[in-house]
Amino acid sequence: MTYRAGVVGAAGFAGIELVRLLSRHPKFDLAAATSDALAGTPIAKAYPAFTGVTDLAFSTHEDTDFAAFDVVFLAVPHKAAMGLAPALIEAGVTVIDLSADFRLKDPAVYEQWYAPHTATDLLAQAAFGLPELTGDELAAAAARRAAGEAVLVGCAGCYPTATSLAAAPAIRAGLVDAAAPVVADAISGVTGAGKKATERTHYCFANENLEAYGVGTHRHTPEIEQILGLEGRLVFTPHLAPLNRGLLSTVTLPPAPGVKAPTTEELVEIYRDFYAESPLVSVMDAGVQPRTASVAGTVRAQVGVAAHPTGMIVATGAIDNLGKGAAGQAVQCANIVFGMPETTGLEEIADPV
Ligand SMILES: NC(=O)C1=CN([C@@H]2O[C@H](COP(=O)(O)OP(=O)(O)OC[C@H]3O[C@@H](n4cnc5c(N)ncnc54)[C@H](OP(=O)(O)O)[C@@H]3O)[C@@H](O)[C@H]2O)C=CC1
Ligand SMILES: CC(=O)N[C@@H](CCC(=O)OP(=O)(O)O)C(=O)O
Repeated sequence: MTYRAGVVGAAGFAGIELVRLLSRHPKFDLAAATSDALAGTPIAKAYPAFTGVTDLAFSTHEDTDFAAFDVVFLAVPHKAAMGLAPALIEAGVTVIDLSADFRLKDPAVYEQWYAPHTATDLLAQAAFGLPELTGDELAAAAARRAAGEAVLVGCAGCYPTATSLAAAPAIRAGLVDAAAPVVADAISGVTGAGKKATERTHYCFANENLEAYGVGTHRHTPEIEQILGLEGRLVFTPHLAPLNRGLLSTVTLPPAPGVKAPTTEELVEIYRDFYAESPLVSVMDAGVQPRTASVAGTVRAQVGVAAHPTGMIVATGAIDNLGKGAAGQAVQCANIVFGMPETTGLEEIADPV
């Protein structure tokens, strides 16, 4: 059995990565890909990598009838997704949203960081899509879908994914001070900013440059705090790096008072136990650090952890912002919701050199 799948916003960076993954997925049959700007244009004309792969052309999102679809992936900007999701759910179509619109559980927090939420009923029933950390929510959504309900998944953002995968095992093991700040310094490739170039992401400004941005104000702060239970204690600083794909987050975690400090080897063992059932997350050996190049083009994540001489725990997560940080994670969530092994169609390994 195959499932009819569509992508809205398919000409954007996350959307076209979804097209790439769905084009060779054994169970999702890509039947529509929308781009208002490129409607009528064959995907292979706009993105020559698809020459010989698909004859599908982009359609406008308004003229595409998704009523007979099993699943639609929304790869549109935040605020647009919450306008599109209700009609799809109403039509019985499961929605996997890549935007921030269905991530923050509290609509007041969404309003503080984005805008007033216009689909709070759906927000209340959305599953948070970060399978390694919210497996229960996705399993519940899978059960509801199997019973005939259309379900909604709000996939985690790129910085929150890398940061949370790095920090969660130490926090959930009770190794981190529950009253002190946690510092996350993260670096993203330029595709993280989407297809439309701005002054910050224009080649001439971004190339040969490293720069922090959104210091103390970045909208992923409440999302990471929600996942990790940090309530106002996260010092999150994102940086832009001259990479196409890749995101690295280094998290410095203060030790819990009164708890014997684990060695790096002990931390690695704790992390390996934590991710024992997570085929897409690899915990590096002691002394080995995650590399963005080693996960580029894949849905894999690498996590490293070390005991610092100060007593701090330093944990690092590397992902491809378009892979585990966006489209790949969305397909992973869809696999789970449709009752398939989570790695279905996602077994790619990175270019080794
Ligand atoms: N880039 C990344 O690394 C990550 C992105 N995301 C999220 O994925 C989503 C897409 O991001 P990204 O691909 O980077 O963005 P892009 O700007 O590259 O692409 C967005 C696409 O959505 C289409 N679009 C814009 N507004 C609407 C609308 N109102 N209705 C329908 N389609 C619309 C666009 O135009 P058109 O239809 O004309 O082609 C465009 O092709 C965002 O919510 C982003 O936050 C999440 C994690 C990481
Ligand atoms: C490099 C860069 O600009 N990155 C984007 C985040 C990436 C993204 O699309 O955000 P979501 O994960 O919330 O969807 C930013 O800082 O706003």
